[in-house]
Amino acid sequence: MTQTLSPTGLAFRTVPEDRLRGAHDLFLAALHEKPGSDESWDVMRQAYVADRTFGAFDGDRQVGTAVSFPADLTVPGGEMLPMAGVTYVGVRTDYRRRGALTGMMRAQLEDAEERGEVFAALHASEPVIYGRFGYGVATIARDIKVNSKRARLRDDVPVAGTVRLLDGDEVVPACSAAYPALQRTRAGLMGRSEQWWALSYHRRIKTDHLLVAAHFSAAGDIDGWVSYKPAQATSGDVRANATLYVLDFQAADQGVANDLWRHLVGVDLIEDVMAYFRPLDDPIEAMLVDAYAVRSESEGELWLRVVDVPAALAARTYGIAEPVVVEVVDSLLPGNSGRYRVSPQGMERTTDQPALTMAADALAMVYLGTWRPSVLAATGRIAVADPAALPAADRLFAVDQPAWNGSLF
Ligand SMILES: CC(=O)SCCNC(=O)CCNC(=O)[C@H](O)C(C)(C)COP(=O)(O)OP(=O)(O)OC[C@H]1O[C@@H](n2cnc3c(N)ncnc32)[C@H](O)[C@@H]1OP(=O)(O)O
Repeated sequence: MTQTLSPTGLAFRTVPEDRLRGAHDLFLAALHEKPGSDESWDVMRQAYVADRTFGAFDGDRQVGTAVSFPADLTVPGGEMLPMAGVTYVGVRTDYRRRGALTGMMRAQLEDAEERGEVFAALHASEPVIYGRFGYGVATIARDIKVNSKRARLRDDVPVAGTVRLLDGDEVVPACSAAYPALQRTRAGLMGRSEQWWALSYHRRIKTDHLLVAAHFSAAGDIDGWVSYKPAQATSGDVRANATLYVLDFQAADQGVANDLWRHLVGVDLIEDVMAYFRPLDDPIEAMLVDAYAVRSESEGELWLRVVDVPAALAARTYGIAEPVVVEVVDSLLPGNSGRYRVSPQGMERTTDQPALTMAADALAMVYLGTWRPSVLAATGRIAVADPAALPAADRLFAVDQPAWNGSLF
């Protein structure tokens, strides 16, 4: 248990096992939800890994909570590095804007550093919260709405395999066994623990009528799936306006994705298919006879915090370009501050003058290739001592496919 005190007298320490349910209810209250039932806590407690929940305390009263769990993140080039998945963050309404979150974030990041985790990552409820702690938007996703009545796949979209609905008790064993091979396919994807599957699938299959359609290759292996939930229009009339909400869409390659989209837009008595958080390069418009059946908007998906800058920069691959010296300034985790020469051969620390200087949040934005350094420089997030280095930095950090996280947590 670590304990630090804030100027406002709040203390920050890990929450003991017997107070985790209270911590979870505090989080629910922060989202304006009522306390969980005994039954829901039996499921939710699996999200709480021992010694990974930090609380803000006023004396003995817990007033804030922040959870993390161990996972790993695929970086450009395919290596997977340890990551703290941050979730269930909330502060009591009567204790807000007194540094409760700030203290918990500091304690949590120091904890991740001590555990040897290279990243922390989260999905943010509001974009204004986490930048100050060195998190940056590291993947951008598209929310795609397809009008099923207008949508028909072009005849020349190839067929790669077959799609079959899985029985409820087949889903977790089959999909969790198939997922690790998929995680290698794109930067930004993360490992899914047993707890992740329990919370995201077991619970929803039982209580939410979640359906899972799996894709089988010619060899009979599962190489992708979609999970979805039909929601009837409020009238209850099956002919009116039902929407298919797609909660998870994984595919080993575009051939598999073609078949899964064909399945989704082919479900009858559906007005719209609403697929949240698809990769930016999902080519659905190119697959349809009527591309205007699609409406989409993009939004920030994964917020990344580089906890161990040398390890992160050393692990990813880089494009072909002249070396660039980058200075990172990290006031929260000062061990990261320093100068790094980045080249196609990798990264080395240096004392040379930097061409570019960036804070931790800007590094997170360029690290997975989502934002070009020249764009962040032009918009004031990166300081430039040598403008000639910008095209080289763009090529070094570029990736072939847009990074994508694809897992809700
Ligand atoms: C990963 C996830 O779980 S996402 C879910 C996050 N949780 C929620 O959205 C639940 C509802 N909100 C909350 O519980 C709280 O408002 C929190 C957790 C977002 C913020 O907690 P607080 O203890 O109030 O934050 P804290 O006092 O440490 O604020 C630090 C700074 O961030 C700013 N800040 C914090 N939250 C917000 C916000 N929602 N909007 C604008 N500014 C904010 C504060 O003004 C403060 O700025 P300053 O340093 O310039 O004074």
